[in-house]
Amino acid sequence: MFKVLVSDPISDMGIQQLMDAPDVAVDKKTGLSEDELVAIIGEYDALLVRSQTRVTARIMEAAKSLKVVGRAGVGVDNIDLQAATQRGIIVINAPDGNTITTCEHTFAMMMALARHIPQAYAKTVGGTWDRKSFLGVELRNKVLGVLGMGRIGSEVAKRAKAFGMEILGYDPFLTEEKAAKLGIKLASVDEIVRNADFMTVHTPLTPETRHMIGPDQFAVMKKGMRIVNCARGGIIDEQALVQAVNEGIVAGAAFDVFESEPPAPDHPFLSNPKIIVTPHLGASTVEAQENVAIDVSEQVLHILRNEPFQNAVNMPPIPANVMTKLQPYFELGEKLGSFITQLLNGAVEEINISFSGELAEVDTQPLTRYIAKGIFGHHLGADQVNIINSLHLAKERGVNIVTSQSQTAKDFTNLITVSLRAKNETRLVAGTLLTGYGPRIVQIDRFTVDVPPVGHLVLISHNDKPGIIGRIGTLFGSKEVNIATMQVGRQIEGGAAIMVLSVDKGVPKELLSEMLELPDLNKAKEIILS
Ligand SMILES: NC(=O)C1=CN([C@@H]2O[C@H](COP(=O)(O)OP(=O)(O)OC[C@H]3O[C@@H](n4cnc5c(N)ncnc54)[C@H](O)[C@@H]3O)[C@@H](O)[C@H]2O)C=CC1
Ligand SMILES: O=C(O)CCC(=O)C(=O)O
Repeated sequence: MFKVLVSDPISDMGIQQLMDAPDVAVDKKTGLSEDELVAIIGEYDALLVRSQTRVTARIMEAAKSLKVVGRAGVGVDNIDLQAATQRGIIVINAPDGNTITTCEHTFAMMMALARHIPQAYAKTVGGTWDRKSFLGVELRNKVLGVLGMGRIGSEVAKRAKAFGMEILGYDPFLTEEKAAKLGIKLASVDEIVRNADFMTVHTPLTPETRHMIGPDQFAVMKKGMRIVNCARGGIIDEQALVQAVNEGIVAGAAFDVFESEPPAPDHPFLSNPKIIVTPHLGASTVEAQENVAIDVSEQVLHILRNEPFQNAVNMPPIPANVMTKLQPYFELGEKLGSFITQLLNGAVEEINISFSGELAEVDTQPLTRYIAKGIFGHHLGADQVNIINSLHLAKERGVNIVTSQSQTAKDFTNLITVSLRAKNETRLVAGTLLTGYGPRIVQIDRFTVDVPPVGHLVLISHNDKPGIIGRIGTLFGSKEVNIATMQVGRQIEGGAAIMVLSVDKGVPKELLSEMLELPDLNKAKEIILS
């Protein structure tokens, strides 16, 4: 008999199939502390949670029989995925079941903002008949900026069209063709910030999306914008938003999610009359809660019964024979994917991967999954992409992956070459595993280099002229950014060249902009590899 613990309020209808299963016993115990969970988790084979239970490494450690953690929803930020993977515990989510509900909540928030509904309600029930203070605006003919055109963002865009809005969308995987199909306009974050009347964010919270709307964006924002966040707290810088509201740049904001939940009683959103809030209710409808509970229960049953399953968000075990041959290349593959996706300008349309030398002798499919994980994980969030779902995510986004194998690997015993094609450019990176030295990037576009793929790198395109290295060194020194290593690659003397610096910490934005003012320096880009 499998034992399943449900530790958050999850729809009874949704988990009915688990309760009816003859080989499963379900216990519902909500509101447990970490200590209480640690004390009992050892007897369970599966744990079902929503977003309240924090499934920590300590809980996983005590979970000697646990095979699966099921998240009835999308975000798995309350689950320590690394600890789960280390212990071979599969984590699954239910990514589709609450899409429409969250999209509808976004609309409810947008309309409540446009017509001051919460404020007007509070005054009316307080006994004041005030019709003057609440002059609203129509949605019709307004520009809506959507940051993150995944499941929820796309549904919001569809509905906004029905309201007669013009939609500007941005997503690293949105091409002009896909945008045209959706009847929206592809735009940059900057264009959205400068032109939208309403803006809504639907991205995961990743190092790249954290504070993607912050002081720099508020400084150039169209005056009177209204902003909605029903995705994750922290995508919009909360302090900067409050300032922008107080300065009249932002006419109103509606937040369902917060950097820390629940927000502290003195959180500035809670006392600002132009900011309306809900307590993370995006997914809270009868239908969505049933959908996600049904989806997650179904997959949990499959896993317990050793049947094929879907929606795993962490790493599955890999057969031992495949592991032995390919495992040393996994890190290199993922890093190459992350590196090249950060280099590419525009939405990726095709991925070409070639495995050469001794890699031509094995089935490299698992390695392809790691490369795709690096490519998609950078934008979709490392916690959302794994080697089970990385190829599926590529397919879902219409990105073709072409792989090839070749016995010869130039001067190396093994070589992985990854190139990404976007509308206006194709970028390439190649890497090898050097015995005794570890992974190395050995080619970037047409230049030969020798760079360990780790930490903070700065890639600079410049003209091969005397003095440039000194000028860059001086500039980094003046900003107290230490250059650990420097690699220069060129094809001919005096021609185009690249420089790859590895630095000890993140590069301030102003340093990148100042660098671009140096003579003979054409482009500079920071690339972060964990
Ligand atoms: N408030 C709530 O109760 C709920 C919140 N959510 C949250 O909503 C968010 C979106 O969920 P889904 O649409 O289901 O996810 P999704 O994975 O389908 O879409 C997210 C999109 O964000 C894009 N993205 C990543 N980095 C970006 C960047 N820098 N700029 C622009 N776009 C970027 C990705 O390419 C992807 O297409 C997630 O954070 C999820 O956790 C989801 C359900 C309920
Ligand atoms: O379970 C909930 O209500 C939270 C939903 C959510 O934020 C998600 O699915 O990402």
